[in-house]
Amino acid sequence: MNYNLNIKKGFLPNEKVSTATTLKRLMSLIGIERKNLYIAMAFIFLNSGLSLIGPYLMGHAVDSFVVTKQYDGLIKYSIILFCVFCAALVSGYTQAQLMGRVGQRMLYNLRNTIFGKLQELPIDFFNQNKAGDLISRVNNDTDKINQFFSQSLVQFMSSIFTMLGAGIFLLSINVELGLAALAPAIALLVITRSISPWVKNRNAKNMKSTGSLSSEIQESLNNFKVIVAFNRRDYFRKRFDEVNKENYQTAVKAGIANNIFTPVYGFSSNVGQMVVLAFGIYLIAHGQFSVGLLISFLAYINQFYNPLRQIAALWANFQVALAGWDRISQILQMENNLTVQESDVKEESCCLLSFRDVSFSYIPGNDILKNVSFDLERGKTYAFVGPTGGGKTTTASLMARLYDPTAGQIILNGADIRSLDASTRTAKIGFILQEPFLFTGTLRDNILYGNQCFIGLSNDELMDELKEVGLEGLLERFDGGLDAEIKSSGDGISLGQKQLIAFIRAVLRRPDLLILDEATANIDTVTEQLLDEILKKLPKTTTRIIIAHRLNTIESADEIFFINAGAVTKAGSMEEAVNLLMKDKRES
Ligand SMILES: Nc1ncnc2c1ncn2[C@@H]1O[C@H](COP(=O)(O)OP(=O)(O)OP(=O)(O)O)[C@@H](O)[C@H]1O
Repeated sequence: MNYNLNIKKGFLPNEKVSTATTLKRLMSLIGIERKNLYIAMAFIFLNSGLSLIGPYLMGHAVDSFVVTKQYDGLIKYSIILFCVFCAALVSGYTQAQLMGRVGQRMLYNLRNTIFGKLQELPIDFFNQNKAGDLISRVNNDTDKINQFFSQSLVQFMSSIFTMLGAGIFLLSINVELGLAALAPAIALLVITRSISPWVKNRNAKNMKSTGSLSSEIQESLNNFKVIVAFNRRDYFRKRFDEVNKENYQTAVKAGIANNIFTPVYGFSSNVGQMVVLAFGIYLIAHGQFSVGLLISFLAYINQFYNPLRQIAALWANFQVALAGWDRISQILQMENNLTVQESDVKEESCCLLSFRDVSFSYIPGNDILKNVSFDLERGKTYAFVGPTGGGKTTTASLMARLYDPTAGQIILNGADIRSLDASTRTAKIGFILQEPFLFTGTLRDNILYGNQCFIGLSNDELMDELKEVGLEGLLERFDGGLDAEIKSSGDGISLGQKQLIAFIRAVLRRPDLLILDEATANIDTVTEQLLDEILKKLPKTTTRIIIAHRLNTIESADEIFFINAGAVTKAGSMEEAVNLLMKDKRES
């Protein structure tokens, strides 16, 4: 399945999705903060209304009291105006507080949702997308949306309300003058509509290159030891410089696009004001307009065009947020294709696991396994051997349903593996990967990872459990025993020790099927014998699969399978397996 975010059809960065659709999707994430958003909107509305009353009152005061020299009403109007300003202050503060909270809550929800989605997606998704780019989407792109919601949206909404209100006042004072004042704004609307997709696209390109930059940093930091060992610092510096340069260039282009609104809006505001002033003076000269009304009118023109200038800057922020949201919704719309499916297979069998005509390919048309069939009985030990890249890990991954076969069926415990839910399936399988996964914490934390049923045990009780499966001897390889500190990167402990932790973790759960993929490649022979003893102590029904290149590791196997060129064949004895390997080497 195609999970590549950068080439997935229907999710291209420059794909046209209407602003209304994008906003609708975005609003669905506000969740419980929706109520606060509406309250904040009401305050924004109130605040804009209050700031609109001011000029009207002032114009009225000039015409009623100043022009007619009746100053007694002025004090009353001043008090009313002061109260209006105080109410505007309170509503302004409340709206900012509420919107700040909505923005933060939205960021929190958005990051949780996107991280939750990442947890749901299959391994194929992570094979096809770079971790650095995903991190950038979770961190950087969500923050762009938050910035818009918590900082810009308040100004955006209040600017729109103020503008609309001022527009209504302008038209109601004098229709002709009002229309003349609003004409440049209509031209602006058309311009904005036509250049917005271009602005959004430039921002999307910039975010994509920020993702590439993040991937580059992640890759070089992960491989720093190799970079130093091979003295390839210059090579990585050059690679970084290239991606950094691309990021710089896309940022400059996005900046140019974002800044285009401000001067254009400024220009049309000035034209609007000029038109009103000229036309207004003309009307006064012909006795069709009063000075007080012109003062109110000019104030409303300001109230109309100042927010419009602000919207110019905010509109750019809005396009950045929309571009970020597009990149995030690409992930949110991904579906895990490894769903639990109905199955009519229900059989009693001595086999724990069977492959029936299984084919598999990572890339369509390039089969790694072709029509493979074999059975694994309960309680037996199997060895998978074969040349590098022959398909051993792939076969084991299919057993743990890390991928689904492209054709055929895998039967686990008499049921199609696709019909088992994740917890039932994983409880039956212990998988030790070639590269063990560790996280920051103690040895105990790392052992209990995936063994939830032991979490409530004290260290002594856990030791008893470990003794029961013969694992306690392995703890001696760690200073501090169960409390030994482990770092996520595994720095500070050897590769062999990492493999021991993975071994303890997988064996402690006493799985029905234990898969060891090169799990002892870095372990000394004495410890390896100890591991052999532990494996023998596992319940009689546990089936073991050992994938190994070292032939001594597979000596104890009941049966050996040779995996290469899409086929899985029974090798019978160890001698036969060695012959097959030698033959394969000669042929290649
Ligand atoms: N994620 C992937 N995407 C595309 N091809 C892959 C992927 N993982 C493995 N392959 C390819 O599938 C083939 C089988 O790989 P696999 O890891 O199963 O071999 P293996 O026998 O376990 O090798 P080794 O002994 O080196 O561990 C190889 O040609 C490999 O390049």
